[in-house]
Amino acid sequence: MEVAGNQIRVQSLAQSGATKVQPEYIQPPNCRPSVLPCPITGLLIKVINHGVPIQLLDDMRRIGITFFEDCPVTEKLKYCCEPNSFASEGYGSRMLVSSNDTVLDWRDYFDHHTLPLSRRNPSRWPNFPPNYRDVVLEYSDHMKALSQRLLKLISESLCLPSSLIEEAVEDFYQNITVSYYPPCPQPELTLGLQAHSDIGAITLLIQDDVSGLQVLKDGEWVNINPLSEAIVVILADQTEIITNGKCKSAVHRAITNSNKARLSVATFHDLQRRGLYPQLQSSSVTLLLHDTARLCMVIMSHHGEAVAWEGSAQEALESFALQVRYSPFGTTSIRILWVKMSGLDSSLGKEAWNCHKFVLDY
Ligand SMILES: O=C(O)CCC(=O)C(=O)O
Ligand SMILES: [Fe+2]
Repeated sequence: MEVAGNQIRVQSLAQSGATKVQPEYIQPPNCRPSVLPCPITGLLIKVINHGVPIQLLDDMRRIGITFFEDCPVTEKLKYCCEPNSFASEGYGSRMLVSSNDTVLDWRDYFDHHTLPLSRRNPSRWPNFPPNYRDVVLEYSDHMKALSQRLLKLISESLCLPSSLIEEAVEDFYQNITVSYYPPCPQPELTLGLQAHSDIGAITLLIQDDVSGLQVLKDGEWVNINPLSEAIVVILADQTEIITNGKCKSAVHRAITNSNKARLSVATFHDLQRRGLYPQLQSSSVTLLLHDTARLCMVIMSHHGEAVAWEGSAQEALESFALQVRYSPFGTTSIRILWVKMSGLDSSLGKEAWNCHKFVLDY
């Protein structure tokens, strides 16, 4: 069995022949695939005339599947990500699962840090198959160019200067995550990836020919069926913030099936992170927001305490609860969350809040 530290890879569980999933993969009843969700609508678009060579999309899928399915276990484990560090690069299974979550995703992944160049170190990526690293490098460049074009179009469609979002985002942080969802003996009890919105500005996703991605639209989980030449555009939390809520981030998830493994490649473009954040530098944040009138500021440590805020303590704590529910934060030290409040009713969750979240740093 593939064991990394004390972590087990989902692929090994799937291959063990078990007819039932282990209890830690069983979702609570209200999160299982058949349950109707609460209504929130975010933005997810499929683009086909994107200008990225179809051959490159195919190559990216091919190297991903080859790594997961044909690379010897011992080789794969050489690229293990740090089990206790949030979003560390490499081969792992628990990216969206925070340390106090008890339910695990039915997914293995390989996460690559691709931009800015200072984070990029291809020697930490697989070289099986032999063109793996070259394909990731070329893919990274194309995804960056496409995300810049899309952010310009989004700005223009909101009657804003075309460079507004891009400038707000500054230099992209780009991560490419190849997700591998092995067949699951009990797909009705599990999720490949729990419901979430992405934390960055824009995510570009391709998938193989197996369905599994779902987006929340008008209160229903809608399947985003695979189309080999299409790139799925998922607007993420930072774009929601920068556009002051005009573009909502899309809540999405991945379900599993019992027959066929599924592969997707998500390229995340996030706001620049500046390492640890010793002091408040609120001016740089305020610039990104059109309407700062009713902002509440919260600083949180990775253990979840609200360290400081403007606005009431109740608001600060409530906004933290929101963050835990919807964003995949892990273990690095401090993050700063800005929340614009109106009509606060914590019992109803995000949909009742008109609430924008923004992670400046962590
Ligand atoms: O596999 C998918 O279709 C979804 C992946 C995803 O949402 C993510 O990695 O954030
Ligand atoms: Fe996602």
